[in-house]
Amino acid sequence: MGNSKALLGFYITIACLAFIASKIIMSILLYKRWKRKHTSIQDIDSGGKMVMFRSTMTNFLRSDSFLKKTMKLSNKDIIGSGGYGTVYKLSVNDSISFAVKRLNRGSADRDRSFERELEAMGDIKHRNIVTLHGYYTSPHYNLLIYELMPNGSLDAVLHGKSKNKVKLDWPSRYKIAVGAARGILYLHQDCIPHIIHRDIKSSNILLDGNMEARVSDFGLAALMEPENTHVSTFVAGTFGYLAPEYFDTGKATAKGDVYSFGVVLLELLTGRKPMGEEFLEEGTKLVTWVQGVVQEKRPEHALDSSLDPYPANEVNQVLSIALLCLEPEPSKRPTMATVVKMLEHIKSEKHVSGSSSADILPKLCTE
Ligand SMILES: Nc1ncnc2c1ncn2[C@@H]1O[C@H](COP(=O)(O)OP(=O)(O)OP(=O)(O)O)[C@@H](O)[C@H]1O
Repeated sequence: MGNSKALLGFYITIACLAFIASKIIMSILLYKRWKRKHTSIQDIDSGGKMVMFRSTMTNFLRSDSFLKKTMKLSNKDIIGSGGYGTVYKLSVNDSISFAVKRLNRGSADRDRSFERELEAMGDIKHRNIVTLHGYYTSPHYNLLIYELMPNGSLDAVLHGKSKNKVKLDWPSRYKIAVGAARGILYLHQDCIPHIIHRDIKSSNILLDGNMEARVSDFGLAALMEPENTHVSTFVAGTFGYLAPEYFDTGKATAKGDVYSFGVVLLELLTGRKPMGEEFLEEGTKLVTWVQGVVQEKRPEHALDSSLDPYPANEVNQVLSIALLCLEPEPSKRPTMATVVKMLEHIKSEKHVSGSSSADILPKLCTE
């Protein structure tokens, strides 16, 4: 009896030791993995911490001099500002630059989940998404370090705020529409957990050196929620882009992103702002105005005159897709997967004999 008790005690001790050892090994492995993926540096002076995700862009950076450069950013480096803070250009050398977004709230009122969110955002890599390269947290403010998009935002290019204004012809607009749709689809479908952007708009669609669309600010609305509760009732989003149901429910959904994307498509087609002054004077907005013009069977009246000449077939199909995205009833809107298929089909159909967009649009929309 005494022997079996001692044996049981022995086994329990072994099991406990094995459990503790496995926990220690797991922690070491996780730390090693984290170290492989990140460079972290403490800023003694400000009590802040900078974390850079390792990549071909950041591998060669000397973290201490990069941190110094970041701390020296000033008003002359500002390239934009928005609801969450100010964006600065940080040039490391002639060929490498970053966009640094300073968030006005500091980490004093945040917990470790804020950093976990940022690390998850750093794992998101897609050709149509702006890469997050790192972050800096301190008690008074936080910095997000992004890939710099040399051609600025779609909003600036379309609505004339861009310094190096580029004329957007139809092929460029179509390419931006498809790229942005693929980026949003990636967030909705391929990210685990799935990400609802909540603030799709032309100023959050940035343009890289090849005028390829890159979706930015993903995950930021949730990150900036008071107490970061992830209950999607915080009013995020921008008037003119918000789906009608959002005003009743306050709930962010993937179909809400589809609606906002529909507004961006209208901006690409019409060259007008969602809440342009011309609409406000008449008590309307871009979406209602375009829907009215289409009902009156004169859609060409809505199109951007600077598009002329344009391939009417392609433009009409993109307009049809935009109107589907803007259906007031969320269940009637297509998913982003369907939107991407429909947009891609516009170009591919030329090579597919016997099918027309008239066939594909209704078919895809019933999915
Ligand atoms: N990665 C980037 N590369 C180049 N320019 C950028 C980058 N991120 C932001 N910008 C510029 O800074 C501007 C402000 O960006 P920000 O995301 O802070 O605000 P916003 O999208 O205009 O508005 P909101 O904060 O309400 O979403 C953008 O319109 C864009 O011109």
